[in-house]
Amino acid sequence: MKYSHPESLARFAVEIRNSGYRGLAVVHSNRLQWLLNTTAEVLDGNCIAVAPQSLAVPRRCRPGSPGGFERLLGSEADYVIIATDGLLRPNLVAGLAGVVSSGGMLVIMAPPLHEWNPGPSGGVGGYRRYLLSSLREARVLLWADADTGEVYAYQPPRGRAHEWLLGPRGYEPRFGAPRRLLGLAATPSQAEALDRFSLYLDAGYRSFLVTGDRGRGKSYLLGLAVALAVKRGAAGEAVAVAPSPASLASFYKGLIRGLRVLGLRYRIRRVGGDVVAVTGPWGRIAYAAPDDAKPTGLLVVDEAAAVGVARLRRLAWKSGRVLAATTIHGYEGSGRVFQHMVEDVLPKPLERVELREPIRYPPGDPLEDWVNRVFVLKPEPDYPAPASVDECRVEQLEPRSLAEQPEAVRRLVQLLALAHYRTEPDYLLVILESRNHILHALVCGGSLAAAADVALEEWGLEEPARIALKILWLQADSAAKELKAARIVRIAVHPELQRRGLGRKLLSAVEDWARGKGVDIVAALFGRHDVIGFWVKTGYTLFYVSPRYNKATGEKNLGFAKPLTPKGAEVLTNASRRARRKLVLGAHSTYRDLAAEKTAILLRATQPLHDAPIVLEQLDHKALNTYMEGVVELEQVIDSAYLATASALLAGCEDRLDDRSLVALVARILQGKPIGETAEILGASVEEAQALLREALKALIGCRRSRTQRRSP
Ligand SMILES: CC(=O)SCCNC(=O)CCNC(=O)[C@H](O)C(C)(C)COP(=O)(O)OP(=O)(O)OC[C@H]1O[C@@H](n2cnc3c(N)ncnc32)[C@H](O)[C@@H]1OP(=O)(O)O
Ligand SMILES: Nc1ncnc2c1ncn2[C@@H]1O[C@H](COP(=O)(O)OP(=O)(O)OP(=O)(O)O)[C@@H](O)[C@H]1O
Repeated sequence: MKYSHPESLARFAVEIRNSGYRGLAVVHSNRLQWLLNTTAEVLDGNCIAVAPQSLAVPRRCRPGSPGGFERLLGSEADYVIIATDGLLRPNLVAGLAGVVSSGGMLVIMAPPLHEWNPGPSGGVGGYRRYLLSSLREARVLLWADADTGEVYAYQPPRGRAHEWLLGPRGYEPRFGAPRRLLGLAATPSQAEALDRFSLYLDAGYRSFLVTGDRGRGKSYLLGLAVALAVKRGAAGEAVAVAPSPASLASFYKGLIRGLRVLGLRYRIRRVGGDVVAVTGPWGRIAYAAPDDAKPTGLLVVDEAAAVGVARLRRLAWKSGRVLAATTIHGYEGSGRVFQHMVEDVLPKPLERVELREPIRYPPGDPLEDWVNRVFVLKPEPDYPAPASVDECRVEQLEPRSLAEQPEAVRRLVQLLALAHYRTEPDYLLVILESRNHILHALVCGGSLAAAADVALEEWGLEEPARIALKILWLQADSAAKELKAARIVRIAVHPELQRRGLGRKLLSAVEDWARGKGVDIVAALFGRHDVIGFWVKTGYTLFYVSPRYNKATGEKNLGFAKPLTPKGAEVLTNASRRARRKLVLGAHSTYRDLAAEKTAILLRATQPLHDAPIVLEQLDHKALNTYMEGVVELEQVIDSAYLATASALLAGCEDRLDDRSLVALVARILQGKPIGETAEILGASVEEAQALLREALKALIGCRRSRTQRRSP
């Protein structure tokens, strides 16, 4: 078969249209402008074309730029054309594929195959290999060269998506949602979710979370739900938070249709064509950007990932009710890790619903399957764990040869996705193209059990490729500039094999490998506080606690490291002392919102200072003695108690205290929490907490006078 442009492409489009499914076409040519113009002419339907500035998008298609494609994600088109003269970012393909509607096609236009590099310039070329070897996995595909007529692959659609009809398909209400509103649902799971929302309103729940992959009708459902809230008098002055008014288009569509069928009066306010508020005698549903949003009676968050966990927590806790949606699998790459974080921060009681069926195209759609596989949009390990972990070995994987085995790449991404709240498709570029990232795999019985993504850092590299060194430098001194570091970007063990020593085994193999490369220090920066214990148990020292919250995770990022050389040890000791100073002296301000239990754990993971910069006067000793003897209460000598605690904890005296005593001192004296709250944290009565504090201070004061030795990191 010979490819003749544009007729062959037009024929393929008709085949796809008749099937009701969606397909992929990849066409190469030296004449991209001609390819773009002729394609736009023959495709029958609406189109979006994303192209670099050097190409003019034909008038027939809605234009978009590779850097601004996110603006197009709420829309829909029969044909989405991506024209590129080189780079084809995974995020771009995965994101725009979701915009193609049923019976439509994603068309990629690129330079001739032999000269096309879809990866970034300066990369090692692994992504090109990976993408090209993955293309044939598309079940509906036309891949050809328009200049030579050569066809690389032709896989027409098989069968037709007959039974696929939009609607609630016989869903019977169980929880009291009005039938006429349920009739607007596009899928049974959307109808059920709406029905459950009715129960939520009646039961007085605080939060309602809608989860689902892209294009499942989450935003539209939020709109229908808010219409129901209006009907029940529960909306008032509601706020809908999203990155832009355009991204709320589907929400407002659902809201307006819902209000209409419920017979409620409304007025629409638009700015630049986008709806920004719907008002009525019942109140108002207004758009707010994430930075401007204020807590309110009913808070609607259209995409939690766009708002971030920290901001979501702040807004949600002060709002009456929260209605939020989060994309589990989509190009946003939020994933299950993020979903659990969102669930954690939303006020309880919480009702959660999942929308399953796609709306823009039928279930089992070949394009969706291909995008999910190739760009690993379902990043949870779906392969069985090795049956035995007796015979394992660690391998370093070279990106170019790794790229030849697409399945291996996907397993690695699935595993490494566990170590991060968000894994975007672009992460493929990091592991397949970076010169300074090396993947380490722990393979047991031929199967992948654990993996680590390790970046080699040197001062000469551009940021962010030397982020650990930069923080060490800021925390310690210029000696950090002389170091070579290995940063564990991500490390993860198959979920079925965790806590069996494999993480430790892999980490120690990475350290050995790093030693061989002349590395001075191995570091890890992360925002997942549930794994602090792993780093402490494997001998890592804390050298950094971010003063700010990570917007996405809502946690303060931490830095842990282990030195491999004396030079590394010296820098780490200095940086870690700095971290201790900040934790102790900033406990009442910057770090006051860290739980006292966590501050206590982190303190134990830092290095003590030789000479604590706090001197107690004779008067302080006298005051403390009267407190120890029970003559006065802590509150009467709080100034001296603060100086004594800070000074002793700077010097590393916490090793004289058990965990509860340390937590008590941190909460009451360093953080300044009231005694009642301190007692609550300890799970003790106020009297018990007071006694514990007195004993703890007694132990510290003795230590402060005698301590001189230093720990080795
Ligand atoms: C830079 C980053 O990537 S941070 C993110 C880390 N990765 C993740 O969160 C992904 C999900 N988690 C995992 O994949 C794994 O649990 C890892 C990588 C954190 C640890 O690997 P595992 O094989 O489970 O740990 P391993 O069994 O080797 O444990 C070593 C020690 O750490 C302790 N430990 C491990 N995980 C934890 C934890 N979450 N909390 C407290 N202690 C822990 C173990 O008890 C053990 O201590 P012990 O030897 O005194 O008994
Ligand atoms: N019940 C419905 N009736 C009519 N159209 C609907 C309905 N539900 C969703 N849609 C349409 O289906 C498309 C996808 O819905 P929506 O935008 O709500 O999905 P989403 O899950 O928020 O995903 P995405 O992030 O991909 O937009 C939109 O064009 C929306 O207008």
